[in-house]
Amino acid sequence: MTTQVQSPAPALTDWIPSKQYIAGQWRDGSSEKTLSDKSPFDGTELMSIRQASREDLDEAYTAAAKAQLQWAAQTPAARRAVLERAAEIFDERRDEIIAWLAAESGSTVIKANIEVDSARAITKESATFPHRVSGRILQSDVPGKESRVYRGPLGVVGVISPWNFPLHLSQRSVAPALALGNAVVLKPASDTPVTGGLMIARIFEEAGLPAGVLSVVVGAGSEIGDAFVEHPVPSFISFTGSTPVGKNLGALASSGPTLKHVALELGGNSPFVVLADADVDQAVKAAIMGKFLHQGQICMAVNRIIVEDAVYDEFVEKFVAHAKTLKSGDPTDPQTTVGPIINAKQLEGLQRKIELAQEQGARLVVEGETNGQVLSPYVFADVTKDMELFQEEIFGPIAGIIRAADAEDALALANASDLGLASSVFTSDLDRGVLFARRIKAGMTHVNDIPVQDEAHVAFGGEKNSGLGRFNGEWAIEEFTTDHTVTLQREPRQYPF
Ligand SMILES: NC(=O)C1=CN([C@@H]2O[C@H](COP(=O)(O)OP(=O)(O)OC[C@H]3O[C@@H](n4cnc5c(N)ncnc54)[C@H](O)[C@@H]3O)[C@@H](O)[C@H]2O)C=CC1
Ligand SMILES: O=C(O)c1ccc(O)c(O)c1
Repeated sequence: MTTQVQSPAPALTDWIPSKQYIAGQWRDGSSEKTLSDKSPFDGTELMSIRQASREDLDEAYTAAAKAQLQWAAQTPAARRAVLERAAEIFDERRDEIIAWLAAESGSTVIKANIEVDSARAITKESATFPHRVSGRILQSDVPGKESRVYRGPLGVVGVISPWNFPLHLSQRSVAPALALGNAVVLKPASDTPVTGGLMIARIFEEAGLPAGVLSVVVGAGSEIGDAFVEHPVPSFISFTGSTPVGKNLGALASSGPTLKHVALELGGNSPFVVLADADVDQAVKAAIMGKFLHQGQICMAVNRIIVEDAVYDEFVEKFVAHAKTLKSGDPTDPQTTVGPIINAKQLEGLQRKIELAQEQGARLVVEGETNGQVLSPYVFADVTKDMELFQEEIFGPIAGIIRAADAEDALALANASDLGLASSVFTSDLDRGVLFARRIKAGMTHVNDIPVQDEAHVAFGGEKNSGLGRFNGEWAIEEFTTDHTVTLQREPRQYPF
């Protein structure tokens, strides 16, 4: 179901307070700093909020530790009911959520609908988790002993999310963690405090989640970031964001005063391989969608289009023709494919990438333009693996097309990155496609489809510097619970001394 953005968009503030959500209370943060939450498309101020301080963060974690005990003790049915109600609220407030995603994150109508569907799906999937957790009873070689392995919640989970799919990338950690009996403190990205956090707080508050089980602290990564990880309460940190920040956070989680588990979902550099026997027309359509959805600001986005020589010229010609038809501009216009870049810093970085690609000799075949925060598509052909456009994550509406001599060369090019999140391969021979896919060093490879894929019951995650751990389904149950082995000695055990 695709929901259009109402015009004018529904009132954006009568549902969500311009406050922190700490220990069940909506209140101002106590930092000196105030965050002005603005639309990336036209700069309209959507909300102004006093940022959270380290003291606010401590209050959130302390309340979470206390509330978690009662929450974990609730029956699975009681926890399932809260998650089911939250999913219903996604349906009831769909228009408002879509409007907020368009206004705050520059999401087009197409992308906002995909995101709401994804966040709702992981909420529904998480509602099944309370009844899916099981332990094990094991026989022992010690006479009279029985060994039991109980699987239960971790305790308090800290979640840090990025600005690109803010609602879903928070919810895919928050919902499983809550469903499995944990409490959560969530820090959204500063560009998306509402869709990345406060909206989720409001949904769970309405769904009946007990006070303190979820807190949302809106604060600068520079002010509370390290403290968020080092605080003694959380036993697990789920981070989604850039590889540099993620690797630093992972180091902090193991070097700080108390050791913590981490789940790191980091950067991507997705290869999109088109083999000589591919359906080129279908491959072009997929490459366009996988490259330009959300202006390319997706960790799974097509980053390197690697085309076997035999079909290279045909692919370039058809890709260029399709790219030129894309509409850039107002994300609330249903016809818009390419909306605004999230902030000036990201836009400047993309403009630098364009300059560097030309300096390094890539052939410009579609020349876009900058209009405010909107960057219309740029396409470069004849990209080589020594170019920055090949080596680095683009995270914008810039496409690079690389020629491969043959299938083996295409595979080598696909694996020529320290990142390994998502990937695609197009071929008319499905068995060949699966064999090729399994030789790509990545967490996920899609045969004859875009690399931007995420189903709530299917493992999601990366290899190499794209992260640690997996999300969704059974993999989320594993991530957000832990084992406690208990043995039972039914008769006195004899010891040698
Ligand atoms: N693998 C995945 O599933 C995803 C990866 N990403 C990656 O994230 C990047 C873009 O998102 P951004 O928000 O710009 O990434 P970022 O790494 O700058 O920020 C991500 C989050 O970390 C917070 N943060 C920043 N410094 C911190 C610190 N010192 N301590 C604690 N938290 C800190 C930010 O406030 C934000 O909430 C891209 O590299 C993209 O590939 C984005 C979405 C999903
Ligand atoms: O990393 C991302 O950008 C991203 C986007 C959408 C998803 O469903 C997801 O799991 C990750």
